[in-house]
Amino acid sequence: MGLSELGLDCWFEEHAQKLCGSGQSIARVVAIDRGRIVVHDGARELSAELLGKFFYAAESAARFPCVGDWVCLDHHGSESDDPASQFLSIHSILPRRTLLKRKTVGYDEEFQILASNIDVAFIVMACNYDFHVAKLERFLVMIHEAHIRPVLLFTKTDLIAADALQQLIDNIRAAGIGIEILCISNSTGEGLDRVRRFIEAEKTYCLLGSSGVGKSTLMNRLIGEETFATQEVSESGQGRHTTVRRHLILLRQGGLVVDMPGMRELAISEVKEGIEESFADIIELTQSCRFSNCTHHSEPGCAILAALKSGELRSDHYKNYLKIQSEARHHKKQTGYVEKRRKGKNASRIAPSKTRQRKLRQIDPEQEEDAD
Ligand SMILES: Nc1nc2c(ncn2[C@@H]2O[C@H](COP(=O)(O)OP(=O)(O)OP(=O)(O)O)[C@@H](O)[C@H]2O)c(=O)[nH]1
Ligand SMILES: [Zn+2]
Repeated sequence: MGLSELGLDCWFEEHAQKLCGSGQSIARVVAIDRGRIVVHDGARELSAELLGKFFYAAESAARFPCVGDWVCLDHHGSESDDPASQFLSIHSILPRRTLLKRKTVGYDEEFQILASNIDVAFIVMACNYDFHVAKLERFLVMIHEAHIRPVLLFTKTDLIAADALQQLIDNIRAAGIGIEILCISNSTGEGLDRVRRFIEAEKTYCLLGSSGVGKSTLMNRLIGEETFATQEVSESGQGRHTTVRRHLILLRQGGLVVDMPGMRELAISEVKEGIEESFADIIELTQSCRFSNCTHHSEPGCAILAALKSGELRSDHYKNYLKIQSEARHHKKQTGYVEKRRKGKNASRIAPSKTRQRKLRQIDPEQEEDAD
């Protein structure tokens, strides 16, 4: 196996040539486990340390390595040593092509970095209970914002009738969402072949979705062995949070997949671009309003009001747009506040061990925060 199977392409290679010095090597971060960074060098998994400079310099979680990152490694120890017995430290992180993040709950850090350099995000939803157009739109905003290609993956098709499933798909299309949709049952295996064919070698995928929708079961199916713990759920098919993981797995068929723990809530952060892409139909309509500063409440010649009246624009789609927009505005205000506080606080550059502990939690939030 080589680095290209892990997803290394010319783009990363060019950056690596600029960033990595002699004696350094490149590897991909495949997991973060209690502050220990697990990297893959194309031959095997190794453990690498984060040295002090990251803790002194890093003001934002985005400056720490995350799963999916390409990094330059320093090797400490004699050159003849086997890399497995050398001490490895992370020298630098290569620029990220994509970065998936969400707002954190609790800490004053604004973002939790989920993963980087993802090509395709599977939004995993159980079709028998988990699906709402509004929820799908939230995922779409977050994924578009990260410049990642979204694909909807309906699981548990064995638990609903075919026409009910078709109705869900019709609702998605009626809401103007053209996303690619794959339907599977982890129980009967139906549709899994299509997912396997969809996954290309050297590309990186992630599984996003609420707890219990079948992400780890799907992962097991793809890997072909029972690596992740899955848990029996209630008869309604609704799951509970079960697993803690976030490990980038190289499939035997080629392609890399990272499974995210369930996410109960999706906070909307800086999502301007994502909103524009997910609600392109609404943005386009607003451009036809007679007044450029139209508030779409009562103005004459308002294209939004007209489209709502004629049914061309669905009111739940529009309401969801307004809700996400107001959350984004609210978050922007909060971010400004956190920034100001941080600037005041950072007068001291000494990172005592407690701060270091807290920063470690930020790069490995599963230690403390139930990611769901
Ligand atoms: N009937 C049916 N059950 C499924 C399907 N996929 C998963 N399940 C069951 O749903 C439960 C939850 O599945 P998991 O794979 O653990 O769910 P998850 O999305 O990984 O959940 P978290 O680990 O909490 O993020 C398990 O009991 C699975 O056996 C499916 O396609 N059909
Ligand atoms: Zn208007």
